[in-house]
Amino acid sequence: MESTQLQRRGGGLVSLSPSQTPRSNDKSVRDLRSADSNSSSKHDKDKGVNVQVILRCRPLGEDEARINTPVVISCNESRREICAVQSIANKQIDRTFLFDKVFGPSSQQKDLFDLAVSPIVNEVLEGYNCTIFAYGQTGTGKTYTMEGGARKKNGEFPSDAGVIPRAVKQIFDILEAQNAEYSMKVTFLELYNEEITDLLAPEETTKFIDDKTKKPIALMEDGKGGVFVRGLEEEIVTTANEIYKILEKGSAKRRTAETLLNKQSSRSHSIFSITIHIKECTPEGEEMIKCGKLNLVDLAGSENISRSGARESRAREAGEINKSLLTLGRVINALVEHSGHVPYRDSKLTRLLRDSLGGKTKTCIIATISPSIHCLEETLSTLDYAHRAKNIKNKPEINQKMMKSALIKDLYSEIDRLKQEVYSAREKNGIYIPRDRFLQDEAEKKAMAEKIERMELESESKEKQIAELQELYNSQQLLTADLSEKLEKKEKKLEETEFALFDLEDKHRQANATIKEQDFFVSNLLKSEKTLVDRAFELRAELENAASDLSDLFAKIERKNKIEDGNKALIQKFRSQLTQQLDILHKTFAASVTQQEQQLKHMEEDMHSFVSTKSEATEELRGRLGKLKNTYGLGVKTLDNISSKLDGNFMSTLGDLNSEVSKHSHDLEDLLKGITSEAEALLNDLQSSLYKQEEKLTVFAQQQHERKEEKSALGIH
Ligand SMILES: Nc1ncnc2c1ncn2[C@@H]1O[C@H](COP(=O)(O)OP(=O)(O)OP(=O)(O)O)[C@@H](O)[C@H]1O
Repeated sequence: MESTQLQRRGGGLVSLSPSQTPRSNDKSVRDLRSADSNSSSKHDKDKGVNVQVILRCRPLGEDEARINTPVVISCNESRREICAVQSIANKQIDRTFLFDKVFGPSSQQKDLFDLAVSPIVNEVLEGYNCTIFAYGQTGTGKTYTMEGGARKKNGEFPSDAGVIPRAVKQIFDILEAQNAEYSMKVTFLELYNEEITDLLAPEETTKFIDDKTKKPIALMEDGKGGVFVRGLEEEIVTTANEIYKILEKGSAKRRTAETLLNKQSSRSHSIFSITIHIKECTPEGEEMIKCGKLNLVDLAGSENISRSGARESRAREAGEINKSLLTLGRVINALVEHSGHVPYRDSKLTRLLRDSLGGKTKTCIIATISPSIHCLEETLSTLDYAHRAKNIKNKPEINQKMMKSALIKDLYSEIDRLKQEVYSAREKNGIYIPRDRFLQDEAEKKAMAEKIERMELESESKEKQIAELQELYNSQQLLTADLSEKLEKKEKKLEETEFALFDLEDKHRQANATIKEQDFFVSNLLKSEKTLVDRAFELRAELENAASDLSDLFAKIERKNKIEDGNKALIQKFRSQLTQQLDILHKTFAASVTQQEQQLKHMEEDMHSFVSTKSEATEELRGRLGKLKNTYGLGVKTLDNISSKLDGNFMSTLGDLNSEVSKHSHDLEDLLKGITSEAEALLNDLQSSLYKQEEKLTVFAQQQHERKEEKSALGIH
């Protein structure tokens, strides 16, 4: 079924053929190119865009977790790193790989889709062709990532839905939100043993899969450098649910074939493609058709590259699977190493996906790995493989938009051609040959056409070479003529030069003699020059010494001047300080002189008052002594009277006498005591005033001494 229909939402139908996916080198399409050719696509085309490589590590399975399988992989999603670490005995593995995105064991299907796939789906809707590969060892989650878990019974969207159903949903959501007119078709094929199986073909064809009359599925060159799968069923889809059903149908067919034909799904590749045509209107009102394609590829288990072929019975099968995966590896290597020849044609897988590897398609590889220690070898090989693929550069280009009118015209001519074919088939007026023969002829014709094309190219390049050589020959001829003319001229010139040479030889001899003479002079001159130079060196050294001495002297003078300046300032300062000090001293001295004078005056006054006090005291003492004398004379007189009376009354008188004597002696005693105490008080007064005078004198002497010291400190004599 080669033609499909463009679904107009609520509108008309336009038929499309899969081989009509527009290409930039298609002349008929080139004429229809719209003016708004995307500038960013031009930029991408010039620079090239690296294939995006995403790494996903699945969690340990239930069985693995139960037996505590050691984990050797650690994922750092933020740093986009994967580390493989293991040490057994003395073998240590510690490798780190960096990818465009990393999804660890706990990552969800939604995370992977939103972060890595959703932008790619948007680009498909912008008109790019995009391809997403799932690559990895069997059981690492390729199918889980691409298809995901089964749909729930009531048609709900499950949380473990994979990339394909999510991409489909996003496409429909966006188109419906834009209320766009679009057509969408899907294909689903399986590649096993280099044989293509259409997973969407009606039951009858697959039921008799070994039947020779079955519809042939073949890869055909489209004559424009691309390939298409002839006879591949293309299903038109209008809702996301239809795609889910198609997916389920395809997967079920894959499983049935697996049991019927003893296939191993892990050894087959599957390609699910969605092609979208969207109608757009230019500002001028012209209707344009935008086309984008999304290929979702679930590759065979990568371990088959190394392990298949082990069993004799499966040799061919393994060989063929190896062929596709090995060729994929070789294509990647050739692209990374920029080798001239890229072996796309060596396998069907690489032929089908040629545009996704180094072509105009945007490509993303999701490499899946297991964290288990038992898979480490395969994991490392997957990591190496994926890491290498990061260096592939594609040159993505937006598919050229087609004018709807031109497209309809093309499709009408296609319908006419098909009508004629049907008519001739019905009338049986055409040429009929067996199908195998026809296919063989076709293949031969194609090979011949390719060969002719190659030869034409070669002959074209040869003709170019011949023309270049002819041009070269002509130019050489001209050059030769020019050179022989020049040679003649040179020969004449040579003769003249020979004569001149004889002359020159004579002159040369004379010159030699002169040179010898000159040499002698020169050697003498050199000697004297040497002596002069030596002397000059000595003088220079001396001069240098003198100069350094001079600079030392200048430095010293400068230092001295500085010190003198400092000293002058110091003297000046000292002088002013001295004058100040002298002023203070004069004032202090004058103050002390007046103070001393006052003190002397006080002392004089004190002495005068002391002397007058003493003379008063002396006077008083004298008075008292007179009184005493009188008292004593009275006493003596009384005693005389008493002695005269004694004769008369001796005994009574004696008694009186005794009492009188004791009375007088008491009086005398009291008097003496009073005198003594007065004298003592006088003496004490005298002594205290003497002490005071002595203290004053000591203070005075001390002040005198301090002044003397101050004077001597200031240098005054
Ligand atoms: N990220 C994941 N999270 C949870 N389970 C996963 C994950 N990846 C894989 N699995 C589970 O691991 C098992 C193997 O996965 P799957 O069949 O997708 O591997 P595969 O690489 O496609 O294998 P094959 O090459 O045989 O097709 C499945 O049961 C799947 O549910």
